[in-house]
Amino acid sequence: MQSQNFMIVDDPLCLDRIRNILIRLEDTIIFSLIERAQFAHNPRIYQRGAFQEIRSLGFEGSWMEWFLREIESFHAKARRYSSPDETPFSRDLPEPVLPPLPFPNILYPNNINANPSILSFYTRYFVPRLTRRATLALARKKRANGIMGDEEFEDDGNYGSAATIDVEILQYISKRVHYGKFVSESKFQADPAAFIPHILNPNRTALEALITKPEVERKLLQRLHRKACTYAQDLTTEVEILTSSSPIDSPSTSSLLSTGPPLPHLSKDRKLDVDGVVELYEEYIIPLTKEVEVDYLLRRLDGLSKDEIDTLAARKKAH
Ligand SMILES: C=C(O[C@@H]1C=C(C(=O)O)C=C[C@H]1O)C(=O)O
Repeated sequence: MQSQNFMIVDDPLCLDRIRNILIRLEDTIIFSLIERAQFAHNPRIYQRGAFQEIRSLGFEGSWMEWFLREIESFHAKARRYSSPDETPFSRDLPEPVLPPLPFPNILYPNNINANPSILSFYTRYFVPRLTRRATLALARKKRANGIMGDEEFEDDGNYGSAATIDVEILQYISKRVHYGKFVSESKFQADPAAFIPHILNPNRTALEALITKPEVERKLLQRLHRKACTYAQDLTTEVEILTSSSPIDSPSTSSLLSTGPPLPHLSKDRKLDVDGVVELYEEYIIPLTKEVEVDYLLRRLDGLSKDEIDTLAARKKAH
């Protein structure tokens, strides 16, 4: 869980620092998706009311929502959600057992929470795609044992492992999307005059154009594809006897083989739907992050007097 240490960081709104947090979250999210992709879809754990065992505890949601609630409840007691970069999915969480840390006031007060969308998108659209390989492998195994039809595709019984990883992924995607608030505050403070007219006369299109950086997005998607391809490779340590037809046949490699440690053999089999990871960012995470950025900006002047707004508007654009 990549975070800024808001207690010691000198400039929490440094845009390069924020972007580096987002880049490190790419790795965290990809590795967590790889873990989830090892299990079948297990659709039952997303069906509300499907487990009598938790209904009898008075919880009406799904198995996975129960995990989410229980984990967030514990984290709330540990004051996780007093941190400005944490946004819970659950409502009415318990109070922290410790007093809140004296975090600096970095963000403008807001109640922006995109988590209902993240939860719905992840469970309804993304999990079935992410787990497609494991689900089909399970179905093949069940057919080999004479199980046909719906039962082929039901589940592999790893309800606890799947839900635990689901909660981690949801929290990482939530952190990533809500970092849009820090990005927006950073951009606003760098040039308030650019944003103020489109906040006073609300204009989502103009605000989105101001916060959108196409080159940053393009490089992100290229980097993400490279990472997903690399991390998803099933690297094995067996070193096959390299022949002249070897795909890594090069003098430098051959010399390394003769003296260095065994080279990993890059198998063709990948543990992750690489295109699915890129689509997750391009079609969902990035657009939702920008929606959060615009939502934050639209509230940025709430409660300020005309004089305060005029003072902001007069502030010279930061270099
Ligand atoms: C996060 C930023 O704002 C926007 C959103 C981005 C994203 O979600 O990856 C990337 C660039 C911008 O279009 C940024 O400028 O770094």
